[in-house]
Amino acid sequence: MECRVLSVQSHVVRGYVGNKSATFPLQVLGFEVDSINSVQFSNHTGYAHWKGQVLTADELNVLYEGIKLNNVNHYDYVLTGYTRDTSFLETVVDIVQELKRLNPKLVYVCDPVMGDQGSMYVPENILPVYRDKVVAVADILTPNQFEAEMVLILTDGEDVDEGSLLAQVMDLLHQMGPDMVVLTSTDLISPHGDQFLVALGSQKMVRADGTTSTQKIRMEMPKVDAVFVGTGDLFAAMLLAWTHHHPKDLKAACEKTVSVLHHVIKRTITYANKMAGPGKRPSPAQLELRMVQSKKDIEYPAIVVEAIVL
Ligand SMILES: Nc1ncnc2c1ncn2[C@@H]1O[C@H](COP(=O)(O)OP(=O)(O)O)[C@@H](O)[C@H]1O
Ligand SMILES: Cc1ncc(COP(=O)(O)O)c(CN)c1O
Repeated sequence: MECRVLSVQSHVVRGYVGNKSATFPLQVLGFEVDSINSVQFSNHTGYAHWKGQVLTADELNVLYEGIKLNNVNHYDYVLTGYTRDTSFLETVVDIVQELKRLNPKLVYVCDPVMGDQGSMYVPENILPVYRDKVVAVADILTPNQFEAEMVLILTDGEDVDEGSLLAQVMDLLHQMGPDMVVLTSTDLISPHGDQFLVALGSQKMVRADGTTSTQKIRMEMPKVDAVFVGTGDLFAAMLLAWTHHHPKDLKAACEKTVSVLHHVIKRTITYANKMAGPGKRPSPAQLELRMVQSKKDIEYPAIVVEAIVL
């Protein structure tokens, strides 16, 4: 049976973020991907220059209307990422709600892309829309630590840099709606040292007697000393794919997701360093993700990152 994803994310002419980062790996893994480009930019916003257009809420409605008129508005998943416009995001919520009415089993995977390391890279007025409207309809949420703190109106990382507190953060996010929460990157220090990046995951489970519990995991990946863009988008797409195959096994889904990320990042940094030359830091263009080259690469990642059940 085909599995169809509606992916509402950015498009870039050059490079790999948003839909350019999510679509191909999902297709390789057998998913049908219908993409709506929330923006069309020359390149991601980490370059010295970027130009392009932003899709308005009205334009989004027109595209959805066309899909609907042809009665092909039936989706198994919705995946959303980079959005700059509040009314656009509100329209996304309306569309998700309508699609959920048509398919009550639809899973909405939301990457609330807002910023990182204490600063926003989209307009600040998008935050209340995520907090008050989007999170409630999301089934899977993939914020980084900064985005999770913003949604919960926590002021800064100082109060929550312990694992147990971040576990509470994930529980608070569960209470707002999503059954699965993955903090894709945190400020936690790994027991293996500061050369590792720590991510956390939590999944709500319903016991046989109807009561709920959560399973929580920690993932540690070797940290590469470079800034990658599009990795959050690839993460959310791969989490969608691997939770589809392991719906009740957070550990397995996250291990496969993170292994793909690690694999792509290793290939990217190797290439970027070669392009930059000895002793030079690679430019944003050189650090564009090296996308998977064969199906085997992402189905059976050579590197397996193991998650720890907490
Ligand atoms: N510098 C890095 N070194 C190693 N892995 C990284 C690095 N940056 C990102 N990643 C990988 O990408 C994933 C997504 O992280 P990140 O890009 O921080 O998400 P977001 O874009 O949502 O902030 C991480 O879980 C990790 O697997
Ligand atoms: C156009 C665009 N799309 C998406 C992203 C998100 O990238 P990431 O996956 O690293 O969060 C960015 C980052 N600024 C961007 O500029």
